[in-house]
Amino acid sequence: MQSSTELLHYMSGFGNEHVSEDPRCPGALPEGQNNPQVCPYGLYAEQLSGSAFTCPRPTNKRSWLYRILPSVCHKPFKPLEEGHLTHNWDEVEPDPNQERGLAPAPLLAPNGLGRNGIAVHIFVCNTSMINRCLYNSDGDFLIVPQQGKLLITTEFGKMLVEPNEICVIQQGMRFSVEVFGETRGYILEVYGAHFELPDLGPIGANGLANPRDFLVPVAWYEDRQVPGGYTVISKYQGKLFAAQQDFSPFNVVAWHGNYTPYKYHLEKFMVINSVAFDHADPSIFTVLTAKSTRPGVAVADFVIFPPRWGVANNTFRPPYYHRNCMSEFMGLIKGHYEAKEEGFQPGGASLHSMMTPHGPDADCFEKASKAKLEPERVAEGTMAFMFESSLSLAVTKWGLQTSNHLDKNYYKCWEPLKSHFNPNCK
Ligand SMILES: O=C(O)Cc1cc(O)ccc1O
Ligand SMILES: [Fe+2]
Repeated sequence: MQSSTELLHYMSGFGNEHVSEDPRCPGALPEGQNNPQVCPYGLYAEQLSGSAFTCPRPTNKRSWLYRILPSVCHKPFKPLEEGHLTHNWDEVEPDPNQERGLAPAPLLAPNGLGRNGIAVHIFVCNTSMINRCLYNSDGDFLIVPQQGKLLITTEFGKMLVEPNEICVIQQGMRFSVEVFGETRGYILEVYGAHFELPDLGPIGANGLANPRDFLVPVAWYEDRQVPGGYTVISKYQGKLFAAQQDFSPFNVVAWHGNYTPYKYHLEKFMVINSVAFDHADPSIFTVLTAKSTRPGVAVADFVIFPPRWGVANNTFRPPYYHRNCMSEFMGLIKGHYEAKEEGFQPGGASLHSMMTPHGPDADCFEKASKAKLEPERVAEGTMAFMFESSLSLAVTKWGLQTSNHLDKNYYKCWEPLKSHFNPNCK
């Protein structure tokens, strides 16, 4: 088994066409074609399609994998016990209230499993996957570790993903996770769209998450026999299925293509903020977006609230009070969230559903209304994030059953807000 201290290599760039060969087998990539009659080193060629064959070039995604045995060599899939995983969107009565979970957060918010939807999962684990891998037939996983690092072996190679980094494992990619103690995090699952970098509009050609800071693993293979003992798990139509095979699926000696897993360090985000007056909308903090077919409307945005300077004059600097036609699921990787110093804990979560009013707690409002407006560091040492979706989210039965974790007093953080209205004083 690989130790986490081993130095891993990556290739850089978002959505690039990459080529990679395990250095133990130079020349493993066929030259000038994808399907030679016989592949170098006697490998099998296998295409992994991440888009319809006929998608326009900018959205066309596929990779060619050259592997010791093809993925098709497995026994039939059988249903697997799936614990609290569910895609039943109507298990519990809808509830438009502001919801906040204390760590460990129990909120789980799936949406329909058509080709347009999302789910939010919370994971907690302390045991590595041994001779087991998973692939998601339904959609893509954006994984946000909050505690403990993840050493993720994929068909494309290995990635070490630590808190304050994120990774994306796209539809169909097999992966296995090694952990090093108590480990926790969040997963945004998106069906029907892959993540893209947001358009920058008038910002120009650079900024926010820069393409070169996305890292892609390099080819790594093991030729390991596990007679009857390797379990491949597929998440398919919201359920889990397991198939046995006799060998490790991480047998890809070389690959090329633009459909890969990748990771990104949130500290690399080039932050833009208001430098005159007013609070800019949080879309300025979008790291990745999964677009819907409606222009400007995301199935899901991954948004962060990174450390930055706050310099706006004559401005209430924290988030404004608002009601949003989008659903806002928030998590906290470390530190405090600027709009709520208390109650929102690292590893916790909050859900402000479509049109549910929310904003800074009373304490934050009082402080920020009186604060001397000097340049100051905001969110230093912290990292909060938001999964924002144009789709409605529902909490699952499990989320509700574990509601001893739910903060039943969340609404009270706004109760002390009092009227400052005085018709005689402008
Ligand atoms: O609700 C939140 O805390 C997230 C958020 C932050 C912000 O700066 C503006 C709008 C918004 O929804
Ligand atoms: Fe909000």
